[in-house]
Amino acid sequence: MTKLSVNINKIATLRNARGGNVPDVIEAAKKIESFGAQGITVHPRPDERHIRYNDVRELKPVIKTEFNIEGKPIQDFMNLVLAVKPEQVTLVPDAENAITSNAGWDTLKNGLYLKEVIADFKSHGIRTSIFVDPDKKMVEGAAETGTDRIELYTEKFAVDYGKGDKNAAKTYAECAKLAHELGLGINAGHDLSLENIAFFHKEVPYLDEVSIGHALISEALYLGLEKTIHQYLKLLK
Ligand SMILES: CC(=O)[C@@H](O)[C@H](O)COP(=O)(O)O
Ligand SMILES: NCC(=O)COP(=O)(O)O
Repeated sequence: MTKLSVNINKIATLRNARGGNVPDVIEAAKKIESFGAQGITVHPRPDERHIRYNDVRELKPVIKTEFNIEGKPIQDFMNLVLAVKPEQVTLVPDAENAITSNAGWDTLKNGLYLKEVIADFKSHGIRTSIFVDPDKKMVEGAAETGTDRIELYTEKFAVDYGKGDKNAAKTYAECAKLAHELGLGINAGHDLSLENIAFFHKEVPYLDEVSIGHALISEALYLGLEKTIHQYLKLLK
């Protein structure tokens, strides 16, 4: 079974549009868990335009499943994660001024840096994951850092699948097999949706977890959160 971790950044983005506390991200996280999701993901960015650092602190005592914090390991982010101690931290090389995550790490160029950061998180008992493009060299570089897992960046898959490419998941499946051989756990995320998740799940082996936000919260506008989450859970069995 592949676990579903729901990224609640979009709920915070909606709240931030008005400056009050509607919708309430804490209540949303509780509901999402009660509907069966096996994890909550947040991605605090330095400008806090989506989820805020304080949301992350307030979510910790509320979350009963797995808490996954994603982000670029700048000092403020490191301090936050080490104070909150989630089950998992996912390192993402957020580019300046990008609307959302737009690339995985170059694990060869940044290998030594990632190794140090990962050792720090692991020494505090936090499972680590590194966001990577579906590139075998990047998977090999990730394994060298000592990380527990990788997260495969699935935007390219989503685009190719949307164009009808039957081989859209091929490189992802190859990278997952290699990662498994190298002893790494495998997560995946970005632009996964009710439309493409069944195909990805069928084609890519050893998938431990997917984190899904943008499409899932959008689909919930039509279907409701409970029904949307149940549909994902069915497709991830
Ligand atoms: C790491 C990743 O793939 C992102 O999808 C991200 O976590 C989404 O964050 P935003 O909702 O802030 O774009
Ligand atoms: N790690 C990916 C994630 O958390 C959600 O990405 P998206 O579904 O919002 O594109």
